[in-house]
Amino acid sequence: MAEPLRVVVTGAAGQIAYSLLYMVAKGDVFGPNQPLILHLLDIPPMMGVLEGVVMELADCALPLLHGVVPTDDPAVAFNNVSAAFLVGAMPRKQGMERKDLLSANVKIFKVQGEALDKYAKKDVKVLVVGNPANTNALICSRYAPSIPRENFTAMTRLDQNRAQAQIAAKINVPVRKVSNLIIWGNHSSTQFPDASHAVVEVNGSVSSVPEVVKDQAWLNSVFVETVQKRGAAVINARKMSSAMSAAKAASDHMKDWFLGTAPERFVSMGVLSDGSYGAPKDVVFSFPVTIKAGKWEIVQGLKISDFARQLLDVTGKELEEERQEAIQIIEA
Ligand SMILES: NC(=O)C1=CN([C@@H]2O[C@H](COP(=O)(O)OP(=O)(O)OC[C@H]3O[C@@H](n4cnc5c(N)ncnc54)[C@H](O)[C@@H]3O)[C@@H](O)[C@H]2O)C=CC1
Ligand SMILES: O=C([O-])CC(=O)C(=O)O
Repeated sequence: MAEPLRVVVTGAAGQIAYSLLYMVAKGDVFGPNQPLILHLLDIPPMMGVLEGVVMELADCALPLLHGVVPTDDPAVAFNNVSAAFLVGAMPRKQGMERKDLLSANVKIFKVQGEALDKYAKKDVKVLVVGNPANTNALICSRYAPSIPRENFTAMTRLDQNRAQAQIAAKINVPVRKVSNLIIWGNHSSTQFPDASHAVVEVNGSVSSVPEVVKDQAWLNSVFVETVQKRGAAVINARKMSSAMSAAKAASDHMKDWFLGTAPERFVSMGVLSDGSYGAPKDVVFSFPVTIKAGKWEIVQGLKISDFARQLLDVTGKELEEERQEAIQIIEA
């Protein structure tokens, strides 16, 4: 059997981690033959709760779980890790936008960037979940100069999964039949969920989603807005933000990053922008990517309509504004 892989989950005593830890520890992410040592980071007041999580992980009797390291010390949490789920951060409440969390959360990602730089493996793959995820990932990478910047990503997979579920429901097919939905830009209400390159398998043959949906007005309005506002709809209903679905999306993101995407399929990830599709450079922008041997690559050459161009520009501008605000907060 392989050597155990060290994986850190921050915010380990919180809501998302409560679902995520089980998914990771039972092999959903790194595969059924990869033993794991889980490093669990939270803040000092949460150590009692974290102890309960550690007890439950033990009580799951999971064969792949070779060790658990609960801690409030980033030096211990990030030591020698190959994968990092950065979940720990304040969630938004009803009526807030995700960017309202910048002042509360961005400093966490400076500190954790520095700790990753010092203690993690140099090829660590980092997924930022804590909001505002794109800008937190950008800041984290800036404070970890010894780790390649492409190793820092932000989660828009929950938005992709939401988009996939909306399309599957609209055309009444199982969700697994729908793929290649794209989330462009920021994990915020300016994101652009784009179904124009998506495909659906019907009776063994693959068709374009817009051709099957046959309702461009719906795709440009109700569909886009439903996905953009889904996080807020869950908060309104649950009085707490999405957790089970966020954990599933984090698992999907890291699994594809480690194990690769299927042929002809792409997924969306917030990655450091190289300016593809006219997006601003040096922000973490969600693009469609394919992944092979642990390396993501932005899918090139997709046609961008005038409608899409407008929405891409809006979300890119928001990311530039968030970057500026984040730098001001950190330097204050
Ligand atoms: N990117 C995405 O799609 C999504 C992102 N989120 C975000 O994920 C974050 C976590 O959400 P929940 O688990 O629901 O929140 P939660 O409040 O249940 O848990 C957060 C945990 O992080 C811990 N924490 C705070 N500061 C920390 C630090 N410096 N180091 C380590 N741990 C720290 C807290 O003590 C708490 O246990 C929020 O920012 C939320 O907005 C939530 C859903 C989807
Ligand atoms: O909406 C929120 O604040 C939590 C989140 O990121 C999501 O559910 O997509």
